Amino acid sequence: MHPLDAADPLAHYRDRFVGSPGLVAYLDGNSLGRPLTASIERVEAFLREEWGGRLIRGWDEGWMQLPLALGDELGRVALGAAPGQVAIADSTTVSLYKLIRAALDARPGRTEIVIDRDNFPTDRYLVEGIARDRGLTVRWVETPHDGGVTPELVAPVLGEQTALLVLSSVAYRSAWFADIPAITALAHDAGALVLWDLCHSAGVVATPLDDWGVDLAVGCGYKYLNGGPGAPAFLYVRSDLQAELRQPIQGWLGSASPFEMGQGYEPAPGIRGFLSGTPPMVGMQAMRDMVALIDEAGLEAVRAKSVALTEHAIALVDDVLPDARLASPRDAARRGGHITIDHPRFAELMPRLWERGVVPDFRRPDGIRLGLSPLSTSFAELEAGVGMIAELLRG
Ligand SMILES: Cc1ncc(COP(=O)(O)O)c(C=O)c1O
Ligand SMILES: Nc1c(O)cccc1C(=O)C[C@H](N)C(=O)O
Repeated sequence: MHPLDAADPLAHYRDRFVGSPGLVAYLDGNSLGRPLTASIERVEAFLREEWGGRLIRGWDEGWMQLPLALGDELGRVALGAAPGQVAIADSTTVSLYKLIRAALDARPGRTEIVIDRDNFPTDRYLVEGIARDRGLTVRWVETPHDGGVTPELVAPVLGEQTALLVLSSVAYRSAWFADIPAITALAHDAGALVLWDLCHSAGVVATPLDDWGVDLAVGCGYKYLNGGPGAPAFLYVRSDLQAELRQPIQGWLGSASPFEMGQGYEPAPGIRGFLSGTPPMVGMQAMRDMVALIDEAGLEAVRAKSVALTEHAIALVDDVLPDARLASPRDAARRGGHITIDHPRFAELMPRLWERGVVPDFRRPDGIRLGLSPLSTSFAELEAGVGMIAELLRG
């Protein structure tokens, strides 16, 4: 056993994940987390006993509560959110759309939305589309290739016209971990709201949302929360904003009394008013197991291992890939759970890495992204993966 794995108090959790035949190194847990074996059993039991056994009665027997119950659990375990502020329902994209629109309506008369140039495409495209529809201006924060949003970069683009900032906690490419409390405070000083995209931090980096005064947040369910491909996302709306904000997809399941089937939409009070249509029950099952596993291991321990993994990854790159350029922060405090390294030959390497069972991600123009999900990734696996990249580059 690799000495770092032998010394790792979380190493044994790796056995709880489903094995993949022929896999040498899975280095993409921040794009799609691996399934837990417990989830196979849970999904099967759900199909047999709850769906098959209870049929439509299931909605009255707990399903209707699951988006908020699991949201509360996720909030407690990973987001520092008190109950009643997190719901699990739509995709990240749809959740972002709902909260961007709701936030803009809460700042009438203001004409600008702020977003950074390297934010994930869905965030940028949504902001551009909504700005176009409403005649608003997009103000861009220009971020460095190996960094991300800082208070210094954000401050000059804020002003009395700023309605909303849409930013990522951890940048999907560089892994830059933003100073969320400082940037949120800056936005509030300008009278604006902030929406944080937590896709690349949820389940791996603590973001105590209540303590940091965050207004709004969304995040993926299928990355470090291991909900499976297409699992629903979560959204967070701070409790004191819930009555003021109106989300635009006025579906019946976000209404105050769906089964009255009445005329006219009246939102349900609280976070339930941010739901729209029927919540995806099967899609939420696997995430329940991962939230429970993070709770068991403790988010602090998960983050400690994540830092150890990314530190080791950087040391390995420095050692065996001297021609590659690190496009992520060297300061662990400003880094999320992955690193990106750039090299002009990385694009051509990708198919050969996959053939050999080494599965990182490729991010344009020439970056290999190593996503290191702490409970399912070993140090030995990381070394094997980086070693294979070095070997193929030499060949
Ligand atoms: C930062 C970030 N935001 C949003 C998304 C998009 O989410 P979805 O495709 O689930 O709507 C992703 C990944 O796909 C992401 O990495
Ligand atoms: N959601 C994805 C998909 O449907 C296919 C392939 C990749 C993804 C991803 O999640 C990409 C990921 N958000 C990223 O940061 O690159």
